[in-house]
Amino acid sequence: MQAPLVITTGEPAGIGPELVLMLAARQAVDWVAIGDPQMLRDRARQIGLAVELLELSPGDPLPEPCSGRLPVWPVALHAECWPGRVNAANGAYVLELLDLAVAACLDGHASAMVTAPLHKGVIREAGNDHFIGHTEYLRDACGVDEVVMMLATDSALHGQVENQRQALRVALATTHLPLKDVAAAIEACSLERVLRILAADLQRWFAVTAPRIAVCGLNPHAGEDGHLGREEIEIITPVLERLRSEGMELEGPLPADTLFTPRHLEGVDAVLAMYHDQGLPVLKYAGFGRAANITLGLPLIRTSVDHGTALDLAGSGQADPSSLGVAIALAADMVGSR
Ligand SMILES: NC(=O)c1ccc[n+]([C@@H]2O[C@H](COP(=O)([O-])OP(=O)(O)OC[C@H]3O[C@@H](n4cnc5c(N)ncnc54)[C@H](O)[C@@H]3O)[C@@H](O)[C@H]2O)c1
Ligand SMILES: N[C@H](C(=O)O)[C@H](O)COP(=O)(O)O
Repeated sequence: MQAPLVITTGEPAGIGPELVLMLAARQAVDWVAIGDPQMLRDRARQIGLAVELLELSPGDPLPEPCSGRLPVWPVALHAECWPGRVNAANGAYVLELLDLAVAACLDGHASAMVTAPLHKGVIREAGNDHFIGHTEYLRDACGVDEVVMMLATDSALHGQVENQRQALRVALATTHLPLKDVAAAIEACSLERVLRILAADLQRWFAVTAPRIAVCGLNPHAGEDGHLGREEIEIITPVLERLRSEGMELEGPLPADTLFTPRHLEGVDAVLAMYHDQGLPVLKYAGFGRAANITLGLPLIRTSVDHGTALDLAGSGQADPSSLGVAIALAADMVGSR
């Protein structure tokens, strides 16, 4: 019997719980949510969904899927919760959801984990000063040195490339850090590790036999021959040359403003952006709501939504669950190809 996929319901005051409930109301689900059952029942009532919760423990078999029923591994909230109003007292609860999912993936009680959004600031306010995001938390929880955040639009995931502008995979050389710290974080050894993980996981999970990766420069016009910054000359180009000599297909460093145009993206399997807001606005413009976030380089399968906690929509029932659906479908595909 295949272990189920698990979905962490994320920040309880955000839209994560209701997105999970919306999917369970619409379709027969063959996965398990992790979260507080009473909070999920309350949220279902608030948004007018009839969803019955079935409380299970890791290792319990899943019943026959049926729409309107949500299997749940229970984890209790630490404090009361109202949609749209974050409470740092529940920060530890959000991390407990992740810890249970990681343990289950590593001990075989889960086949993969999909994460609904959490609120990074609230986890920090709860006293976890070193918390950065799911990506970095999972890296540390799994004891690996480097992971890579990659977001991909649905059309790039499933090979239905109808429009080159919308079929995109964008990976990041650096993840969640203040813009003022980005340049110092572009280091040869981590850039090399990121490119190796990206190429290996494109082969492993996305059936790309010889990945072609386009690499952005850090500075405007890729540094303008050193007149607008020297990271391209001193760090990025030497790394790319070294990896090319091993046979990797790498382009760049290219000016990021024109890299994301159909001509430059033709035949490119993934773009490596140097920082969060160099790459993700383009990806989200191309496919917000139809994209998923994948953490590459982990010893487990983790996918996530392409959006955050949307506190402005929480409890309204107006949030779009499509990206969660894409993230679940992708995780299931990855489990199938493992
Ligand atoms: N995977 C994750 O855990 C994840 C991803 C991104 C952001 N975040 C966190 O979420 C919090 C809020 O971040 P933000 O405000 O930058 O981004 P956000 O994605 O929460 O919201 C940005 C805008 O998009 C809208 N939106 C988001 N998801 C939507 C959906 N499913 N349907 C319809 N509209 C939607 C929101 O209403 C808002 O107008 C932050 O703490 C951030 O770190 C978490
Ligand atoms: N960078 C992601 C995005 O903008 O969608 C997001 O913040 C999620 O990051 P984690 O999965 O590491 O929490």
